Amino acid sequence: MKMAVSKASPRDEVLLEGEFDLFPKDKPLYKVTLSRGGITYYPITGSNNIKNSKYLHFGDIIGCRCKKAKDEKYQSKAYLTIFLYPFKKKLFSSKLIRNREIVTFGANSRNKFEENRVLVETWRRVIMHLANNLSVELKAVDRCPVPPKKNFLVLINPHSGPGKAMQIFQDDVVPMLDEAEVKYDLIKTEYAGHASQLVKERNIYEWDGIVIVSGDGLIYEVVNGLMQRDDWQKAIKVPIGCLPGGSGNALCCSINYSAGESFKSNCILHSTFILIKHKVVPMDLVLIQQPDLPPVYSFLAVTWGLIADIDHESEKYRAIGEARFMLQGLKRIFNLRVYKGRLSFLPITSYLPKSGNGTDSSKKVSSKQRFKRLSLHSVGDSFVDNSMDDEETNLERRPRTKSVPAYPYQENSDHASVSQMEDNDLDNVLDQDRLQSLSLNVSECDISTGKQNVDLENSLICDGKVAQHFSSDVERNMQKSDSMRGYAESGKYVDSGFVAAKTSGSLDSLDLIEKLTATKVPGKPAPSPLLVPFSKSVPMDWVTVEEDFITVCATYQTHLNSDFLAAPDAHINDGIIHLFFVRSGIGKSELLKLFTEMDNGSHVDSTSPYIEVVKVLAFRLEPAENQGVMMVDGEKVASAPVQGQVLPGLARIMGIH
Ligand SMILES: Nc1ncnc2c1ncn2[C@@H]1O[C@H](COP(=O)(O)OP(=O)(O)OP(=O)(O)O)[C@@H](O)[C@H]1O
Repeated sequence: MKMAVSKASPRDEVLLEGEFDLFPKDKPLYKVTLSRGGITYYPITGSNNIKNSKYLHFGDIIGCRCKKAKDEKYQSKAYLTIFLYPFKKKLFSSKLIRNREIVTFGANSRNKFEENRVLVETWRRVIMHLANNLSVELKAVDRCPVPPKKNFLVLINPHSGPGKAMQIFQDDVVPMLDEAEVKYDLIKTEYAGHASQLVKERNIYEWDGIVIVSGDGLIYEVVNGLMQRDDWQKAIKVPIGCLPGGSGNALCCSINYSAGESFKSNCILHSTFILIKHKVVPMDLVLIQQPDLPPVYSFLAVTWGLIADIDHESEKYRAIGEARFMLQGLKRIFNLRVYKGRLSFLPITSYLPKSGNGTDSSKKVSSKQRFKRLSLHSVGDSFVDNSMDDEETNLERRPRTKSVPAYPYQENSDHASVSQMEDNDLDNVLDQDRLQSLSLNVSECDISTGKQNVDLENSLICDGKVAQHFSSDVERNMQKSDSMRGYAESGKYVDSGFVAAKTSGSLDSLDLIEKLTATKVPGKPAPSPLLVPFSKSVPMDWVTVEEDFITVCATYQTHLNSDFLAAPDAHINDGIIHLFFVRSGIGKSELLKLFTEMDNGSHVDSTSPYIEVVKVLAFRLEPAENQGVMMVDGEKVASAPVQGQVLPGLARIMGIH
């Protein structure tokens, strides 16, 4: 072994060099170079062999071991076995999926096994450090310590999905965890609510994270169990990892999607890979309230109408896995129900309902009449031409780019890095200076309408064009949004976390963040400064839509299952609730088209006047006559009014950004 001194770019800096053979052959010898980015090797014989060099990327490596030869002939030889999962093109497809590879180098340059073992052990330690994103100093490369081993609490719901979670874990996950030397304590849940009780009562801090092998139901239990602890502010920062054992596995799909890992092909392998290589990523939660019920914390979605029905009614087909959604979806589309209700929301930018293109004018007007923007002021009214619709709609769409975390992550994702973030992280969610000017006095809103949704004075219809009262606040927001849009397009602003708050004109950011962090009273739930009691009308700068709906879906993750890319431009910690609703009147063929578009997320670009997509910070949904099933994260809740507000970046998940 020779220590290298040459320096190139930081990733190319060579830390170790050596000559090894490549198992199972003992010839030729290979020149092997370990740089910060990966390992390069090529056969030493002949000329121009450097052209035939191969490269093992540390981003693909999950573990490595030192081994001794079984064969007497090679008793002095020490082996270095590297486990890696590089992307390969899937057979008969252009898709890239990870495949297991093992590369074993043999070291026999020293006379004694112990000497060769010490040599490959140095390599192993450096490889494990770099594969785990830990830093290695060139000067101290020989003294590189063994990196700490991760230790997880694994919770398995043996009944989730087709009932194979335990088998999946043992057959597919355990071998990879062994390769990566990840330790775990396994608990099989025995009843619904068991996981919730466990995380509420146990000392969860003895583990580096909680890994859930199930569908979204067990994740919901864990999140809510953590939030019920007296020390919820600390507990909710314990990283949660998830492996797909259920039928929907929405969070797994969303995490894999944001990490650029496959979820349609071999989701288990890719999710396990993320678990092993994870960085701790903040995740938005949404505080959900229903009248006379304790609050719950949602990580996925609130659904009502068609989507909720499909989820709920397909439970009986759980054994067929994800196909249950397609089957029930088709059944329900051909037996369409309409749901009366009132949907209110606090949009992140000024909101205009879609124009009535494609519908007859009477429909267009009556539909628009149901939209009201309740303004704080009646002065400065501006008439808004329909031609603005496209522009406004564009404000709501972000080009998809790689997500930039809202938090200054530590490179290392271990527990220590999480606790270091605690003091500052919520401060970092918002650029407080930028938000100082934003204002909403919630108490001002309470004086609002007296009656909800009948204040037609605030909304004028003129020749089929909507004239809305834009308060000076709202106008300011539009200007802000305009400048933000330029910023977004430049790529600097997009995904920088809590986008919503940055563009919102209606959030008292300081209040929100202070209230979220300042609740130190044991057992007290997280505050909800954007919400008012159900007995009161929603604040005045909320938008209310009173309609016959086909479905309403408020989601904060990209996927609701692997075939349902509900919010393509959502990010795990964007601080946004992505609201999607379909009005009644939509034809069955258009609805079918919508469902096929949901596979790739193109439904959000729909020009149909029946389909609306809007980004919000908070919402209230009041079903009329108690109709329709209401689902929170795939769990049925009371068919009653529901309201929610985003709690930006409150939880932690194991992801890769
Ligand atoms: N041992 C158990 N016996 C019965 N129910 C359980 C048990 N463990 C957990 N549960 C409950 O089972 C419900 C469904 O679990 P889960 O979400 O994991 O599976 P799923 O519904 O098949 O998956 P998905 O949500 O992806 O469709 C959850 O509400 C959970 O509380």
